[in-house]
Amino acid sequence: MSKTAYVRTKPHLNIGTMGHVDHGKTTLTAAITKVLAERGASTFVPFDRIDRAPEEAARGITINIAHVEYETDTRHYAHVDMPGHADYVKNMVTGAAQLDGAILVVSALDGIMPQTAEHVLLARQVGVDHIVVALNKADAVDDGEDTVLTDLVELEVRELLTANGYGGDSVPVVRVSGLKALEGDPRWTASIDALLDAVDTYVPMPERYLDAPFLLPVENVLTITGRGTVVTGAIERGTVRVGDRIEVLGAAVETVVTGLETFGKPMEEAQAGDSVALLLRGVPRDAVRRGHIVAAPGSVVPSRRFSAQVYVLSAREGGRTTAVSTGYRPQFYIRTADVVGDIDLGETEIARPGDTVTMSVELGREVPLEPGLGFAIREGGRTVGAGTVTEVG
Ligand SMILES: Nc1nc2c(ncn2[C@@H]2O[C@H](COP(=O)(O)OP(=O)(O)OP(=O)(O)O)[C@@H](O)[C@H]2O)c(=O)[nH]1
Ligand SMILES: [Mg+2]
Repeated sequence: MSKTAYVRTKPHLNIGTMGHVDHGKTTLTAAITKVLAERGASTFVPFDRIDRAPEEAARGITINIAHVEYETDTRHYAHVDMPGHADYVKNMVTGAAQLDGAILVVSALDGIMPQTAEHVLLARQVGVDHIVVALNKADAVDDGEDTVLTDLVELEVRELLTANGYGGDSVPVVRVSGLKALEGDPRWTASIDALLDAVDTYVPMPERYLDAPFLLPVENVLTITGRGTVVTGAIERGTVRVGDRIEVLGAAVETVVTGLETFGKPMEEAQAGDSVALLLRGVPRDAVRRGHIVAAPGSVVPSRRFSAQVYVLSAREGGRTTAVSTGYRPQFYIRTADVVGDIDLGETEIARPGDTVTMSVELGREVPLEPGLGFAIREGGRTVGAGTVTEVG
């Protein structure tokens, strides 16, 4: 193999686009790669490559999140483009769990829509601390009175962010056109530069837990013919090197890492925050699944019971119209795992849409849990709650 090794020259951050269906997330993602490719350090990824991850087309595996990489002058980014449709929110949840910052895409033509609000809420819940707003399609509302409308949309977005604890007054809101930038219109490629500058300066470099034992939630599993089984995902904490022993929780497998790559480039050592593919020795393809955890052997003890604080989404946010009560059995989306769980609301007994409640949960199987871990609760294709683990056991 003569692949060029990954060289870590700049700090690495994970970022992503989120927002309502059709507001232009994928177009903007393509535009960002195009503008940066012209600056020199990145590769242009066209719209149809992002909208359809090759694995998805070729293998029929549901990936639903496309990863691209790019570099600004000061940073290396892995960017996930999150689908807007409500059915795919679970992917946003699991992808967002690893985001250091997000670009909220809001169409200046349409303003805030239900999934805009839902995504902001979920981002808060899974611990995304910094959002930059791309007020997209600004080309289509460019003249005269229409800037008044755009000003109103901006105001509305800032209010939404403030209501969700993001300090909407200080969040950068950049008027862009992904579509016109993709077409090479200089006015709008400049808008993408401005957006990237806002991301570079507003989203701080997060603290990485490099000294903690290695942990990676499995996002996807692939087979490389003749080489073996590969798991992919973003490293939550610690570091990993080729030759390290690891265990796969959920699969009860202990083995050795025999290969390590990021975006197709081999690396010697990967660290917290990196999106990687790990080649595992002697592991059958069907032994490992999305939702399993790869970790340093013996470093985590999975559990089934926990207490949590949970916000029950209102109908306006895409949630339920009726209350939930003890005995309710929805799906819990924890890291990349999707596990059924029984809830016990104790003396509160019922939780109405819009309420924040404490609950005890007993999961259908053990997963690694810890206080502060965010999760989503889903039922029949929609998100009904967003919570944080307060106590394990
Ligand atoms: N006028 C204008 N149209 C745009 C712009 N960006 C995207 N569009 C159009 O809006 C539509 C949706 O764009 P996408 O990029 O697919 O939107 P998305 O948010 O990724 O959509 P989903 O992934 O389905 O949620 C397409 O027809 C785009 O051409 C823009 O800046 N200006
Ligand atoms: Mg899209």
